[in-house]
Amino acid sequence: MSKVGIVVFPGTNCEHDVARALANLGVQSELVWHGDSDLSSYSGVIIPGGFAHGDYLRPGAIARFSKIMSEIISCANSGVPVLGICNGFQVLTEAGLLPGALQKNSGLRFICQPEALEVVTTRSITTSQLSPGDRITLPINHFEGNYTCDSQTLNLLIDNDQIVMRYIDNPNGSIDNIAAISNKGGNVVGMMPHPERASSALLGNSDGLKVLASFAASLVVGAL
Ligand SMILES: NC(=O)CC[C@H](N)C(=O)O
Repeated sequence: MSKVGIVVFPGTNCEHDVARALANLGVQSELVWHGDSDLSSYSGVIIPGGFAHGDYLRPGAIARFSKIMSEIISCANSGVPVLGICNGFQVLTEAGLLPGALQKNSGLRFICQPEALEVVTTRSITTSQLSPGDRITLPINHFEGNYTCDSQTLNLLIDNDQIVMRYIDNPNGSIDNIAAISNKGGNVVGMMPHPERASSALLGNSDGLKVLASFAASLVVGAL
């Protein structure tokens, strides 16, 4: 049975929420400490949200030097599904697995609120169970969620169908309303919104289940 490795840094705080949401979908997971160096028993990897190393220097800037990162990079390069949620997205850009960077929100305020999103492509590990143009609402919770990149990179993201989700009402100043992107292969995704925080009726919103169910479906080898 496929199992997901959930990577934990000092300061990560969404690992149990992600594990619970996956368990509700029947997906097994285990927490993996950032000092570990073996992800061979997992068919997918999630870097959850939080404040790895207290967001010192820049979010993700220290985490990307962790021992586990070289293993995450080889997973990503061999097609294993790798999902970075919020702080996880920041780690993935710092590690160079996704282009661009997350800078401070344009309003210089921490934002914690539900946000309406539009699904742009289904060619990613987080949207295969949705349709282009679908609208979902997921919570955001960040100070540095303002996605930026140069115009050449933006054109490549558009041309290669790497923009996964856009905000309907851009809350943080992200270029081209970008809320989530993938690598060229679609097996590495970074998203600022938190699907695990919208994964049951008890939480008031289960739109995130479609995102996590897509991720679960991608664990089957060759699904993408
Ligand atoms: N929820 C989170 O993952 C927090 C994200 C991040 N460290 C920020 O505030 O920008």
